[in-house]
Amino acid sequence: MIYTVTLNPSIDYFVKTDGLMEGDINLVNEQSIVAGGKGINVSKVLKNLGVESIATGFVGGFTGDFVETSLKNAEIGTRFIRVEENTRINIKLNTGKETEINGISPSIPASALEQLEEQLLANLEPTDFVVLAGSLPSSLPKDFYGQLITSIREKGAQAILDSKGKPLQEALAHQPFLIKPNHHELSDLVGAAIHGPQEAAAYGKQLVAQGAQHVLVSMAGDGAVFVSKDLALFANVPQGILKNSVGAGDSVVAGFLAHYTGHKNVLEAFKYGVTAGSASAFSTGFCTVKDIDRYLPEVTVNLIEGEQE
Ligand SMILES: Nc1ncnc2c1ncn2[C@@H]1O[C@H](COP(=O)(O)OP(=O)(O)OP(=O)(O)O)[C@@H](O)[C@H]1O
Ligand SMILES: O=P(O)(O)OC[C@@]1(O)O[C@H](CO)[C@@H](O)[C@@H]1O
Repeated sequence: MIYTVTLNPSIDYFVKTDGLMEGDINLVNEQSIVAGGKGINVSKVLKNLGVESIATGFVGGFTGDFVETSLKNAEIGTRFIRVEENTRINIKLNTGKETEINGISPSIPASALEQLEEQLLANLEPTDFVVLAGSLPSSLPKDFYGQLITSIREKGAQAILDSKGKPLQEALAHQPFLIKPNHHELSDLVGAAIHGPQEAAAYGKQLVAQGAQHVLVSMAGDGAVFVSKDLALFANVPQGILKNSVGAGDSVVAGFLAHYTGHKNVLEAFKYGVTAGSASAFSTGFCTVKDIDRYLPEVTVNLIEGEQE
């Protein structure tokens, strides 16, 4: 089974306006309200790709009810832990440029943390994958992902982490199976600007040396790099019109995992993941198998270094 853990879910309020006039009334042309948060998005894309998962994390208040209900309506398994305060609301404003205003996370009591760990670990099998994705609510310790990864690995299961900053840095030594920073997040982590795939591969290797088993660096429209101990790969992205990049990174993770769990081939999973990311970026919602199949022939994976695993 695949479990997705979203410690800090959201309602994503997508709005499209002609522009933004500060200090004035702005009218919305298009809007949609969806359950969001990185792990939740991974579950949604997995569902589109015909792969079952169980979404867990913390939800609270009427906004949390919405998140849970909309996943249930989409026939995605849920095992959320309830907290008192409201799940946040994140505004995704499209004025031609994409602007995000992410809300305040609820505080998570220690009892809820324990419940989450107990419930996740109790059912975990060695063949399972756990996707830990998104920010940590501010009341959680920065090494919480690291602790969870160790517990997941003790059960023989694998953890995939998509986060940034300190929570990501702290987690590396706990040997996640895969991390997926974008090039800005990688740059923040290593404290250096990244110009192109060769540099992304070199800095990705530093994260492998620190403990990550595989590192997938997404670079938006400039392609992506995949690094493991003896391997560095580059994939281009297909051509298309960018409609909405929110959740494109989550689609990379879901595409990788959907393919990897079926075929156990990292090169092909990398290619499928990157294509899934672009297919979502070129859609208003998330990619489907049909979308991915359409763009897959445009994506080529080349060796930067090493031999294929
Ligand atoms: N302009 C683009 N053209 C083609 N593909 C794109 C473009 N922008 C994003 N993508 C696809 O989306 C993936 C993720 O994008 P990015 O590197 O920006 O990651 P991210 O910051 O995690 O994404 P997100 O916007 O979801 O937070 C890329 O690997 C690529 O597949
Ligand atoms: O604040 P975080 O947890 O880092 O990111 C949250 C978020 O921006 O990520 C998703 C897109 O990847 C959205 O659904 C959600 O609003």
